[in-house]
Amino acid sequence: MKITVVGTGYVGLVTGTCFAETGNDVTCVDIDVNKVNKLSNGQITIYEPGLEKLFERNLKEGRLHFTTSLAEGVAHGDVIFLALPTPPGEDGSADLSYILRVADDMGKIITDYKVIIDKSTVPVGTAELVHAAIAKNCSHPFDVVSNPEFLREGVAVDDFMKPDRVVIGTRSERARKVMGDLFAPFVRQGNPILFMDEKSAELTKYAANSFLATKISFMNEIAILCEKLGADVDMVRRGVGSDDRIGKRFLFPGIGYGGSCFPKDVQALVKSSEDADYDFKILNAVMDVNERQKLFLMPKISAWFNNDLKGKHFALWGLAFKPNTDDIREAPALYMIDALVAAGATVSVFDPEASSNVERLIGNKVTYATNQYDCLVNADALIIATEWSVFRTPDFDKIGSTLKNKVIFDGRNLFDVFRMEELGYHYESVGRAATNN
Ligand SMILES: NC(=O)c1ccc[n+]([C@@H]2O[C@H](COP(=O)([O-])OP(=O)(O)OC[C@H]3O[C@@H](n4cnc5c(N)ncnc54)[C@H](O)[C@@H]3O)[C@@H](O)[C@H]2O)c1
Ligand SMILES: O=c1ccn([C@@H]2O[C@H](COP(=O)(O)OP(=O)(O)O[C@H]3O[C@H](CO)[C@@H](O)[C@H](O)[C@H]3O)[C@@H](O)[C@H]2O)c(=O)[nH]1
Repeated sequence: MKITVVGTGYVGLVTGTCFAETGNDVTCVDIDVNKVNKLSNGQITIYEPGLEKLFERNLKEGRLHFTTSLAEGVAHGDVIFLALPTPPGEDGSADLSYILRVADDMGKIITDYKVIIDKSTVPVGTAELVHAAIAKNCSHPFDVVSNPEFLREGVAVDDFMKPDRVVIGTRSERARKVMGDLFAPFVRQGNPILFMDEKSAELTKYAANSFLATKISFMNEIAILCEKLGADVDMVRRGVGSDDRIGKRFLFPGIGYGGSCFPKDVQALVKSSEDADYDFKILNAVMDVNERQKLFLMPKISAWFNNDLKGKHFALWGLAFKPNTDDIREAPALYMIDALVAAGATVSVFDPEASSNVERLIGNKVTYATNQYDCLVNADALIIATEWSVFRTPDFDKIGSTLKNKVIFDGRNLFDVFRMEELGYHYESVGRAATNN
């Protein structure tokens, strides 16, 4: 099939590459000239495990093209995916201007039947708005379909190739047939393609992300209670997650959820609810808990240093909002850095992939180490913000001999508390007792 993807960021590049990998002829359109030049020249623009190999192969075999020309993209694709940003507007609602501007432009250049697919996360009613924006300038037939994307960064290729489900919102029989054929190769494992109306598909995406964010905030509150009551959140998590009705996943407490999706999508659903004259109480609490959770470690750090962090130096491991990505959007580590610096401390950071993105954003507010142990030199304590695998079984002797003090504050519960006790560390984590050292 001839496919066009408009917007070549995390979702667009994965979508385009994976469709090319399954034999389709794909053109990706992006407004960013620099990005398109790099991609056309074989240089991948994001870190996403497994993507580079597929990208290189499909580029070489001529199934993947990049252009800045929307007209070229529209002429190419029988189906056109919109994988454009929907950032939060000032009032928290999703900003649809990127999507509606492209829809408006597309209306002027469509000359034969097209299926236009919203892959961006968009509020209920957006398919109708996109339809109206195209129809304003276009008398040719077309359908607008909602096809929300559920991939996770870090495992995006796998999630795209083997989705738990594909949600397709359309009431057009013609579009339904096209979409069914397009996604058939991806659901061979027996996972369903769920056809529904456009509005239900749009709401499914927000409901899924908000439910997952709720699970996390709930466990973060349980973790606080564990500390207050002397329970261990790891034990509680296992006990709770063993119930099939609850499930084991997304119950890990930590220093809050971040990323480009949960924070903005929960906020956007709250705003949609308000617009519909409904006070979504649970989600307001989910957001409040997450705000507080991002700085969960700060009172512990302050207390350990007698409430005076002036002149203290910290090593911070992990900048990306989660492991296996270079994405730092809404990364809890950035909030930690702000709080530490505001308290008069200095910070040295290390991340396997995300340091250059952080450097572009905050420059010399922190110093950047090139490996995880150099980061520890002269530091009064180590703070862990992201659970990269490389941090899971570190050389504790080396850590102990490099840090000024054997002190670790762990926002992702990477280490066993008893082991840290034995190793002589002062170790504090989330929802578990501190060591006695
Ligand atoms: N990142 C994720 O894991 C993820 C997963 C599921 C859904 N989503 C949703 O998908 C959408 C895209 O997210 P993303 O993370 O890929 O965003 P992104 O910011 O990484 O990429 C968006 C791309 O669109 C390009 N763009 C902007 N205006 C354009 C225009 N007029 N024409 C062509 N290109 C244009 C930008 O240059 C950028 O490359 C959002 O709605 C997001 O909520 C994201
Ligand atoms: O038990 C958990 C699981 C996750 N997180 C945090 O939650 C955030 C989001 O994690 P994850 O969902 O793995 O990453 P994303 O790539 O943001 O993916 C989410 O957002 C995407 C964009 O909408 C959706 O497509 C995915 O289905 C949805 O999982 C991260 O900060 C994690 O550290 C926790 O704190 N505890």
